[in-house]
Amino acid sequence: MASFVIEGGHKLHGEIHPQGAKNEVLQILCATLLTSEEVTVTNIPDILDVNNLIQLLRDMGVKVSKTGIDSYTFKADTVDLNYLESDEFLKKCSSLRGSVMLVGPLVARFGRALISKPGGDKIGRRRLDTHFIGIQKLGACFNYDEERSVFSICAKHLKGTYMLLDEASVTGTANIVMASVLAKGKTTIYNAACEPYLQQLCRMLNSMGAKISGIASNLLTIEGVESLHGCTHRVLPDMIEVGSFIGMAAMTGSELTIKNVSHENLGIIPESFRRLGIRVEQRGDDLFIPEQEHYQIESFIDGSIMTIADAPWPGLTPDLLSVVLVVATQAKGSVLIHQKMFESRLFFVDKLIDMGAQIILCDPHRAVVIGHDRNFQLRAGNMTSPDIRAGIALLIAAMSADGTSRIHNIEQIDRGYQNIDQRLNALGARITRI
Ligand SMILES: CC(=O)N[C@H]1[C@@H](OP(=O)(O)OP(=O)(O)OC[C@H]2O[C@@H](n3ccc(=O)[nH]c3=O)[C@H](O)[C@@H]2O)O[C@H](CO)[C@@H](O)[C@@H]1O
Ligand SMILES: C=C(OP(=O)(O)O)C(=O)O
Repeated sequence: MASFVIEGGHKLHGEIHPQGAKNEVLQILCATLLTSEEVTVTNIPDILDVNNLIQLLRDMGVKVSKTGIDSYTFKADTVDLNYLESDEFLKKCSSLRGSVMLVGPLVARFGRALISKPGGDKIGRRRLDTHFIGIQKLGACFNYDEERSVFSICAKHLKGTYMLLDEASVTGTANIVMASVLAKGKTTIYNAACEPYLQQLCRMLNSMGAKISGIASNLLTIEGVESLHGCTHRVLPDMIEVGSFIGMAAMTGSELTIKNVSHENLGIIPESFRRLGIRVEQRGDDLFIPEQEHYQIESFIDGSIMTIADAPWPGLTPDLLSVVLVVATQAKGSVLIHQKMFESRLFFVDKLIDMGAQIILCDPHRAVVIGHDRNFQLRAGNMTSPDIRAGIALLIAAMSADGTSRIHNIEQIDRGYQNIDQRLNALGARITRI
């Protein structure tokens, strides 16, 4: 387990470029299985989760070439379906949430898929019902081997149908879309998730010859086609990284320009930070965060205490609530952070409380933060990163703290943030990897 040693209290200054979006690229990589032709993908981040999924595709027989610093080609003309049975494949899937999206393309193209219970962050129950009910509705049969924690799915033919999803699951919608593009006839998915990740997936599939309409809405219609061809796809900037940098700039009192953010795809993210009183200026497609000694949390129009809550897109993504929470610890005023979508994503606040933050954890979903308005600097801490976004929130806290902190288990941060120590050190941070 690697660690970061962070000397707190240094301001950042300069420009930072967000990496490609982790959660988009995981979908895009799985979609390369839908054609035997070559697919080129650019702006792929060099992060653990993505590299692990690329390796998994290689192990399955996909021909993968790295053609540039962030670009790859994939050719899935031969796929070793027997490899899916191996303990090695199942073990690798179980440590990677994104691997669950191999099911849709495998069933659509080869009529068969095997997958172990996928990994990812331990942030509460993460059920897969939406995925499997959807794929079953398309005509696949489905078995769960409880002893091995393995799902097996098979289908001679998939047939389009109407379905109303029980929840707008991001990876669930991606899986069902990828299964239905090659199904016979028309599939209609209502209550579909519509994050930019999914919009990008649908655009990519259309450029491969799929017929998907309703992109960016929660009602997708997919006319099945016989086969798909190759394409070139560019991944969007990572909106969660953009939000993390906004929070980091505010909390450390730094002036920062976040370059080429694809503003139109950030949704409500900039506005959510503005509600904490943080100035976020749009300059072309960049975001400029001026140095701010103080930022004051807004109240609602009726004067009641601000609540910031997550919701499926176009609501605020749950992946940024940990960052919003940590930034609020130095704001002026109070805010209720309501994590509605996950059950165990707020427990990391204990570590912030140890550092001197004023937080009341009301229950597993709600925390009230009473900001210090910089009258008290957080104390350095010694902590372990429980999940990717708590990890970045703790890093932000440590960068603003008085003294030297340690964060262990930084593999959780590396899962989703490319060379984060080097990129932040180039802006003035003091982070050492040990
Ligand atoms: C690899 C990947 O892309 N992971 C993302 C994906 O995970 P993933 O696709 O696994 O998450 P889901 O969208 O399926 O569900 C996330 C959580 O929200 C709950 N839920 C979901 C939809 C809904 O309408 N109501 C509701 O309460 C679910 O029960 C679950 O607890 O989407 C999550 C939600 O944005 C993000 O946190 C993850 O970073
Ligand atoms: C929860 C996340 O990732 P995963 O779904 O891969 O666990 C995340 O990116 O914040």
